Amino acid sequence: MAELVFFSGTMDCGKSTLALQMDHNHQARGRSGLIYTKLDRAGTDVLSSRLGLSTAAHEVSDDLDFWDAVVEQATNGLRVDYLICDEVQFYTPAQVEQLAKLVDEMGIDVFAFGITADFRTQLFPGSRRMIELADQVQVLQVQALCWCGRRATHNARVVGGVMVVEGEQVVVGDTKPGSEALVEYEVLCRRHFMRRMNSAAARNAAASPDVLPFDLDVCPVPQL
Ligand SMILES: Nc1ncnc2c1ncn2[C@@H]1O[C@H](COP(=O)(O)OP(=O)(O)O)[C@@H](O)[C@H]1O
Ligand SMILES: Cc1cn([C@H]2C[C@H](O)[C@@H](COP(=O)(O)O)O2)c(=O)[nH]c1=O
Repeated sequence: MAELVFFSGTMDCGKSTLALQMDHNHQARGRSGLIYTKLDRAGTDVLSSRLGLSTAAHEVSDDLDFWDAVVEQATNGLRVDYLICDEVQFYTPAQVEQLAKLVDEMGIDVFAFGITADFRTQLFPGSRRMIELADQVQVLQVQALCWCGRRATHNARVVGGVMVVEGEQVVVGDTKPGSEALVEYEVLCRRHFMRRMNSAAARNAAASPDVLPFDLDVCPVPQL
């Protein structure tokens, strides 16, 4: 039975890597799939993983209709057994509905990958619809970690070293510390997200004479 599965997790937890692995495993067993992504950090028409692997992919634009796209492939004689859909948080809710329809009406497996919430902890519209419609929502087993060592559950946006909670929902960026980009991201545990304490803020606080000692027990100095 075909399924709509949403693999979710924070940034940098291995979603794109898993997407590539799933495509590889299904292909290896003779299944035929289509790969989609949107706004991958590596550019257009590519699905990339921080592990260094990447593959060609169809870029999803807001006006793409997945149903029409798959029908067109089938009309051209291409068998479609499954779809790999990365960065699904950026898809429109209507596109997520089209994916569900492909599962139900055409028996095509859809494996979708994405973050659920933005830097303000608000669900992306595409992810919300995925959670509402998916047969399964799987949280990735590989855990990204907060600087304190706890499991990271939130994606913080950092501008000039400072965590921000206002701005455009969509700004493509990476979690690599010290990059030249104006906007970067850092995954944090909820406690440190709520305190707006990213690793740079924690380092500054640890160096400040104003910080009470018990705070340092809860927030060890980040070793980054
Ligand atoms: N140099 C490395 N050695 C081993 N694993 C790495 C390395 N760089 C990145 N990774 C792994 O890749 C993961 C990020 O993979 P990626 O698929 O790009 O994440 P996502 O799509 O969820 O943002 C990291 O959590 C880490 O497990
Ligand atoms: C939190 C957050 C993230 N983004 C962007 C940043 C990246 O380009 C992608 C996530 O990619 P990953 O493969 O999961 O690392 O989403 C954004 O636009 N807005 C946000 O709030």
